[in-house]
Amino acid sequence: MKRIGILTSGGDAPGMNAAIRAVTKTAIHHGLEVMGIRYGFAGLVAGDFVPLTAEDVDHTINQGGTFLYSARYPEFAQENVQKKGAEQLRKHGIDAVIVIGGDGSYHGALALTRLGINSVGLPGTIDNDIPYTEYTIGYDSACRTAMDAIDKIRDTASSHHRVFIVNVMGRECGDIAMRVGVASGADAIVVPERDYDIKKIAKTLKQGFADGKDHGLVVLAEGVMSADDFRKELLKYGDFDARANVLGHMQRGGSPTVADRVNATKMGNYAVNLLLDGKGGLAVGMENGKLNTHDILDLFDGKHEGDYSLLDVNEEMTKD
Ligand SMILES: Nc1ncnc2c1ncn2[C@@H]1O[C@H](COP(=O)(O)OP(=O)(O)OP(=O)(O)O)[C@@H](O)[C@H]1O
Ligand SMILES: O=P(O)(O)OC[C@H]1O[C@](O)(CO)[C@@H](O)[C@@H]1O
Ligand SMILES: [Mg+2]
Repeated sequence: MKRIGILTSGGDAPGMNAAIRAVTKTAIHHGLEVMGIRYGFAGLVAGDFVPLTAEDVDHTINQGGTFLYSARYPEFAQENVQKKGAEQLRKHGIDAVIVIGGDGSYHGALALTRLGINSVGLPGTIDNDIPYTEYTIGYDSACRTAMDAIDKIRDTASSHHRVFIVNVMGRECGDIAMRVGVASGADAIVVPERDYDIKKIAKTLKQGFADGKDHGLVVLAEGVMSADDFRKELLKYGDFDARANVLGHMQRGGSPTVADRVNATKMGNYAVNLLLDGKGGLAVGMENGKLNTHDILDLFDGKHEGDYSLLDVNEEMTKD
């Protein structure tokens, strides 16, 4: 193996640059050349490649987004398009690829491995929705950003004695909502993986105001319903002055947290070592703080298990 490629794909996530940096520096340390592939699988097929030096990745560890850019390119699910991608890699003398992205991007990494280009996936998504890993690159920063935003929302909620329903990202996964909900002292956390009782939530909020609390806060995962629909439902069970707020893409931006920088660095370094060992078709994850690998194929049948104890903790702190 002489030259490896690296790409970022799907939604961007803070810490992706730290992972690219670690891959680049580790590979160069081992005498490999690194080719950055811009715009995910779209750039792969188009041959949008840029050589990366150690100097190119200086001053990137603290930057949000991905300097290799990202793309959603559904065409890469087609076998003939995947073959074009593999041909581009061969043409440029690239023997192996590291794909930083979410579950969708892993399909692309597996397809390349099957076409003879060993590929390793790094979990790069704010959603924390990947099976067999407790952590994905960007999740910690997104939680931090959402928590900071909610702290501000709480100020205005308190001034006006309002209830805010704050919708956070995560697709079908409630991990951002659970962690941010606990960190923000939410009265209720609503996620797609668990049933919820809106009457009970309304009762909790009413009780809060009756006890002298000056605001109410519901953290709602986007996979459940829109914040505005939730607000309308809630108003059926209480006469609240309620506002719906969608945090949206701000959760994907900003400088990565310490955890995201460090974990992305460890994962990038690990991925290069896997390729050096001749391995491919693997996804890097983390379990009890330790890095692990699983066959990408196994991930497709697997289910991400969030830390649902957070919901129980929050529930146990509300008055019945
Ligand atoms: N079945 C598939 N086969 C090959 N490539 C795929 C497949 N599914 C997705 N991809 C590639 O991966 C890209 C990213 O997938 P997707 O949009 O699902 O995001 P993701 O990687 O899951 O990240 P996130 O969910 O954080 O945005 C797609 O645009 C496509 O290029
Ligand atoms: O980038 P887009 O297409 O707006 O996608 C938004 C989605 O991507 C994510 O930010 C990351 O998967 C989700 O949380 C969100 O639902
Ligand atoms: Mg995904």
